Amino acid sequence: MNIRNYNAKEAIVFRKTTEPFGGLSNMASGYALYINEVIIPSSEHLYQAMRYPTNPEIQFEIINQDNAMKAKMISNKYKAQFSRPDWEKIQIKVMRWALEIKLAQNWDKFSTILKETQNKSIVEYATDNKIWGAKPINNDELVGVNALGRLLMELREKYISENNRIFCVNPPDVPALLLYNQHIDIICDDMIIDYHNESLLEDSLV
Ligand SMILES: Nc1nc(O)c(N)c(N[C@@H]2O[C@H](COP(=O)(O)O)[C@@H](O)[C@H]2O)n1
Repeated sequence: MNIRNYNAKEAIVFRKTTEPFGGLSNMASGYALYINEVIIPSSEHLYQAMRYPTNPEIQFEIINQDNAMKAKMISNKYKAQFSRPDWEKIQIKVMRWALEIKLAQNWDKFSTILKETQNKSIVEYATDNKIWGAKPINNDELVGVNALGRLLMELREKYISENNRIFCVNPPDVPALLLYNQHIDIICDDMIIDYHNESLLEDSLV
């Protein structure tokens, strides 16, 4: 992905999870995920766990951290030795997928925040991050790959602008997508589907 420039005054720039658009961050709490009967506290926990498909004990340690920043720190501790070797090639696909699951399983809250970004550029403020965010070069401008912001804009375009509620998420096209030694397949939120079916049934009874 190439480097881009963003006008800081016109973009939605998020940094801390406590800010109004903090829910856009993978570090935000309150956006739990559910995959293969495992509750995963945040998209960051999921993303980091996917680095270690053949090390379920590392995945367990990551997933059981009580906040996302700790999950990232645990992952940092292991990555030099145990990260899957193709991680840099697949990490964007894994992040796109993790964000889709975050949206599918937290539709009301996450779609509302995405809607509130209107059609503005979304930028993760980062001073140290190589690809996920963009850093300020003066008061008006941020520069960086901003991969997270761009994936969020992609998500907004695909599901929010098109008013296209997401119920099921296909796995990314990456080999060995494993959680605790189990393959991860398409993920559908049964409760959401049941609810949707009930509404359809009620509609047909009216
Ligand atoms: N170092 C750091 N501090 C923060 O406050 C952040 N929000 C981030 N960004 C997030 O880090 C995740 C990617 O981690 P890797 O560097 O690929 O291990 C991703 O969720 C970024 O949005 N980083």
